[in-house]
Amino acid sequence: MDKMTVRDVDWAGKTALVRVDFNVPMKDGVITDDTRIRAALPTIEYLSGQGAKVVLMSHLGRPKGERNEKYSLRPVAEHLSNLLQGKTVTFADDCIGEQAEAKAASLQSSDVLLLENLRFYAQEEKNDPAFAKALSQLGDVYVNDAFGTAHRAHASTAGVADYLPAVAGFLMEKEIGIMGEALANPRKPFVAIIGGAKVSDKIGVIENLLPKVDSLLIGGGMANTFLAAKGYQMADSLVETDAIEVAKALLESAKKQGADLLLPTDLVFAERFAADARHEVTDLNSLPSSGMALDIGPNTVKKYADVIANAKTVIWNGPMGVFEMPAFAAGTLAVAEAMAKVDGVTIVGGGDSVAAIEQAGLAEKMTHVSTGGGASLEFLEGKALPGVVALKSAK
Ligand SMILES: Nc1ncnc2c1ncn2[C@@H]1O[C@H](COP(=O)(O)OP(=O)(O)O)[C@@H](O)[C@H]1O
Ligand SMILES: O=C(OP(=O)(O)O)[C@H](O)COP(=O)(O)O
Repeated sequence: MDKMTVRDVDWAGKTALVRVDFNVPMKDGVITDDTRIRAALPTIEYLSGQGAKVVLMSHLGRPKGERNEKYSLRPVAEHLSNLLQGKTVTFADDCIGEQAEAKAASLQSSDVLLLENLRFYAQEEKNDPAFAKALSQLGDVYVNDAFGTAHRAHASTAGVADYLPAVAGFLMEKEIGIMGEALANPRKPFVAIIGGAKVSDKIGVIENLLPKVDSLLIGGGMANTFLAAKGYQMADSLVETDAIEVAKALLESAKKQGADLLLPTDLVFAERFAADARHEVTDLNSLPSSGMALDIGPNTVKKYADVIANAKTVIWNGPMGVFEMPAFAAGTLAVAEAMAKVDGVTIVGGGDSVAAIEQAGLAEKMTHVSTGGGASLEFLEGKALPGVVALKSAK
C-alpha cells in the first residue's frame, strides 16, 4: 500500500484520533457478532503500546442524524474493555464538543476513549467541514482503520484528513494490501466466484474482474438473469428483466476477452420461496414451467469445485443460492468448502458470503475474510475508496 501507516508515526506524547468501524450487529444492547471490534484490536493495542492516547470514533447503524439511545456505542466500550483484557475504556456521551474534548484532554499515555455514535450528527454523513474540524480537535494524528466504511466520504472517514496528518491502521492496510495484490498481481489460475441476488449490483465487479481472471463462476439469483439472457425460460425465478441486455453484453465481453465465464448447468428448483418448499434438481434442458431456482445443482457444484481446486487465487462475493434456508444452502457451502482446500490465496468479501463462510465454520481457513460488504464490493469494482484516498501517501 502506498499510504503511510501507524508505523510511520512517533506516538510518544501524541493523541491518535482513530476511525474504526464498530458498526456491529446488536440485539437488546448485546453485541451478537464482534468480528469488526476484534479486527480493530491490533491497531488499538499497537497505539496504546506505543504510548499514544487513543481516541476511538465510529458510527453504529443509521440513526439519521439524531441522538437515539438504541444506536448508542456505550455497550461497545464495555465489550472492548473485555477484549483488551480488562483495560479501562472510557466513554464520552458525545463525539464532539466540551465533554468529548475534556475527556480526550484528561487521557494519560496508553489510555483508550470511545466517543458516542458519529451519526447522531447529520453533519457526519454530509462530510461537513466544521464537524470534521470539531472532530480534529480531539487528536494530533488521524488514523483510519475503518475499512468497512472506507467507501463513504464522511467527515470522520475523509473530511477530518483536511485538518490532521492522516495514516492507515493495520486493518485498513491488510484489507487493501491483500485485495489489492490479488487484483494487481494474482497468482494464476485466478478464479472469481460471483453470486448474490442481482446482476445489477455486481455489474461493476464483473466488468473489473473479467480482464483479470481465468475463470468467473456465476451463481445465486443473478445466474437466472444470465440464463434468461441465453434464452432459457426461468419460470418464476428471480430474473431482472431490465438487466438482461447487460447480461448479454457481459457474456459477449467475456467471450471477446477469452475469460471462461461459467453459468450453472443444473439448478435446484422449488415450488415457492419457502424453507419447506418442495424442490427438485433440474437440468437446463428440462426446466419446469413453474417454480423458482433457489440454488445451483450438484453437477454445477462439482464443476465449480473442480475449477476452484486448481486455482491459486480465489475471490468470492455473493452466495450461490438462498443459503439462509438449509434446503438451498448446499451450493454456497460447497463453494466455501472448496475454497477452504485451496493451496493459494482465498478472499471472501461481501456481507452474505462472509455470513455463509462463518455459518460453515470455515472463516479460519481463508487467507482473508473482509470486514466490509459495500467497501469490498467497491474495491473489487476498481473504485477509489474516499477513506483511502484521504490518507497521506508514503514517500
Ligand atoms: N436463486 C436465488 N433466488 C433468490 N435469491 C437468492 C438466490 N440466490 C441467492 N439469493 C439471495 O441473495 C442474497 C444475497 O445477495 P447479495 O446481497 O447480492 O450478496 P452479498 O451480500 O454477499 O453481496 C441472499 O439473501 C440470498 O438469499
Ligand atoms: O456495515 C457497513 O457496511 P456493509 O454492511 O456494506 O459491510 C459499514 O459499517 C457502512 O455502513 P453504512 O452502509 O450504513 O454506511
